[in-house]
Amino acid sequence: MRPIDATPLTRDGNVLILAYDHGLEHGPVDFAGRPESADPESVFRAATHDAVTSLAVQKGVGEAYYPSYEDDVTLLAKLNGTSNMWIGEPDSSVNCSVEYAATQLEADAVGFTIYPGSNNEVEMVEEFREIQEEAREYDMPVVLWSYPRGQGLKNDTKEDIIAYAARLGLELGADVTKVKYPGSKEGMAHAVEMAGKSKVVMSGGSKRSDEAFLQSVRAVMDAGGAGLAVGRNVWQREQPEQILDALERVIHDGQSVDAALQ
Ligand SMILES: O=P(O)(O)OC[C@H]1O[C@](O)(COP(=O)(O)O)[C@@H](O)[C@@H]1O
Repeated sequence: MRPIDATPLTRDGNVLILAYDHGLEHGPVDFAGRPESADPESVFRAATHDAVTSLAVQKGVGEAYYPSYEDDVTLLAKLNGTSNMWIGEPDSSVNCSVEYAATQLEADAVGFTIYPGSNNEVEMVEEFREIQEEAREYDMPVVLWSYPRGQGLKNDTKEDIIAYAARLGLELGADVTKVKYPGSKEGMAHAVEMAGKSKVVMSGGSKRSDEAFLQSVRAVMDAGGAGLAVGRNVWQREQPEQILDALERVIHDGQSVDAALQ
């Protein structure tokens, strides 16, 4: 049996996933503030930064752009995802198989979203079971986007809910579990504790000031988190490499936000 192991996605145990599945999840509106970001080439180039430990994309973007970056970028194939035009109870269609990710995309790892609390939770978790078991056969780490959402839960980020989301990663067999920031270092520490050996990373969220964004990243690291999975807070900025320099200092070099911003 393959033991839990996120190593291919880490640098000295830390994680910085650059997420770029927004063209599917949110649509072109996310690219409006910085039109170059609609071009996947610009984000693949950003992903060659030493701070980035993998780039998460959907199958089509991987097929079209990864062949030129195979030597410089660790690819995390996001296997499911749904457009913002879907108005039903939270759900996510499976767009790529583990086998296709491994053999055709030549991806290094796979990612999958579940929406615990949705009426569709059972189906999503059963789909996750299949991809998690197949990923083990291919020796690929599995990243779980664990986003409680649905019915009475509206994108909930309360501490106990985020701790539960993190725990699901451990229970279901994720190597890395991605959760929203619960609003405090203590809340994150609780989530990290509940996730056991499953590494916990924070989901970046919508674009914020450098200072506010980096403070939350610092809090995650101080809470024992492994790092970050971030999209908009990197590639919506005019100079993605500058914030990646700062993230390298905070996540990989253990620096303070003040030092990272100098
Ligand atoms: O479901 P939400 O909250 O709209 O956000 C989904 C997006 O957030 C991410 O999980 C992280 O990206 P961001 O850092 O831009 O928030 C993406 O992978 C995904 O496309």
